[in-house]
Amino acid sequence: MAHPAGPRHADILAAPHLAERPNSPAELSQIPANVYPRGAARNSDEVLEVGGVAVDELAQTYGTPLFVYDEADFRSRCSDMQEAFGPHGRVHYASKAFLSSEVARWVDSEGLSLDVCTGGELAIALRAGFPAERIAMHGNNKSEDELDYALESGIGHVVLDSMYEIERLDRLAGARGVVADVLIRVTPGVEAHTHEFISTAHEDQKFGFALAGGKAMDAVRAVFATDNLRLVGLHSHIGSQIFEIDGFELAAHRVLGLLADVVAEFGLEKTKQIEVLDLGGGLGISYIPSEEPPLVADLARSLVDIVRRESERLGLPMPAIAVEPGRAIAGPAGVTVYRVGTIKDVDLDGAATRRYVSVDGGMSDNIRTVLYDAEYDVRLANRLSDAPAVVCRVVGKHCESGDIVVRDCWLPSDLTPGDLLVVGATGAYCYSMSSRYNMAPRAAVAAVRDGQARLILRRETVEDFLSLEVDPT
Ligand SMILES: Cc1ncc(COP(=O)(O)O)c(C=O)c1O
Ligand SMILES: N[C@@H](CCCC[NH3+])C(=O)O
Repeated sequence: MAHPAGPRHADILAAPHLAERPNSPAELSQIPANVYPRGAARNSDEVLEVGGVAVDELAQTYGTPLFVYDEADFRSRCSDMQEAFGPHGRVHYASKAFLSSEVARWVDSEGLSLDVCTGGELAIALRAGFPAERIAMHGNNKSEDELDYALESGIGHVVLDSMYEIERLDRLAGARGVVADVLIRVTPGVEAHTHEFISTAHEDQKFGFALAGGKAMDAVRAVFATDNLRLVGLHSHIGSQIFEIDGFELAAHRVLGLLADVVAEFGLEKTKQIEVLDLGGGLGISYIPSEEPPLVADLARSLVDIVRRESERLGLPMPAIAVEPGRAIAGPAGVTVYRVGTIKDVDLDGAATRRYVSVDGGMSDNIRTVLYDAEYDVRLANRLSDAPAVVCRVVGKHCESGDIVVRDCWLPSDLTPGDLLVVGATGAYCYSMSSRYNMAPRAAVAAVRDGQARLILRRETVEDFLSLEVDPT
């Protein structure tokens, strides 16, 4: 069925984030370098290639929806981060953004450390042979089993998040006859300018010990009073998808302020065991071409300067600076390939029309649009089109009207069922937050590099679902 660009399509919707109408089909088919993996481009057949592999081949081999990770891109973001922080830096990849054994091996071979926040993430990391001593465990409600698994595995440190946990980990470490290295997660009261659900350092939330009111200092006293915990660092994480460096700077100043209080109460010698300041993750990425996050190098320079200056002032050796990027490493390295299934023009009030393009995934592989009002860039990937652009909404196949992948976008008016759409920057928090809603099997994940593709997570199957069923006895 033909879907011409009827005049009513044009500019119908004053969608707040809809970019200007592309000037030409050529502009509409561009692959914005700041959103897609490094080196993603159209090949001589006009098909989008990632890591040297054409997405139509990938869709043919592995099916859709499909996550595709560009290994070289992922690795280069690891090494850029490491290089930016230099000898003072300890870069932990936040595995919640996306984890599989293969990804853990990339992180390991790039020399980064790894953050996990559940026993499940730890199990994948260990399965991959990730060195336990370079793993840190987070979480506001780690179970006793998870804490004990961390101790049994000999991970580097645990980031403590509550008074209960101080007591629990001390007891569990004592029972194993070990002393566990710990960091205290501090809530520095910095309002990160990001979505409320992903902002984590204002006081009214579940993570960490607030600096305000002395809770963080109470936690320091409590850890110092244990027999089986060794306080080796302070931690703060102010939120995610942050574009302004000043939030990180303010948090660093406040955490260093706590360090000064520790010196005042416990003296210089005792405080010297606090050898790492972990300033968390949170650096933003470009989901759409108009977004430009700060440079990692600028963030690193600024944080290193603050920490150096303040620690000198306190008479302490320069602590290591840990950071925990997840999105900034995995996000731009991944894209999602969908196949268009149906296209429908829906008349709206005011005589406007909205074109709904339904793809074969949706909120089960990308909940971020619905959850955070996240924006994405989407391109027709299997061919070039010289048709004019129309405003579209890319939606999934789930039984939910909010099942939206890209709320407002421009796509060629000759889009047709069977076409492939690629959504950029889906490498972080899409697969890892995926669900089986409507018993949709989780998508497959492929890695591409130097023109070669391989599966790193197979597609879920109905047999996987059935294997969980318990028959009546
Ligand atoms: C403690 C902690 N560290 C690191 C991260 C990773 O954040 P991002 O992916 O925004 O870098 C998160 C998630 O926000 C987190 O909660
Ligand atoms: N899951 C979130 C961010 C929270 C990260 C973990 N604290 C996202 O998709 O943006």
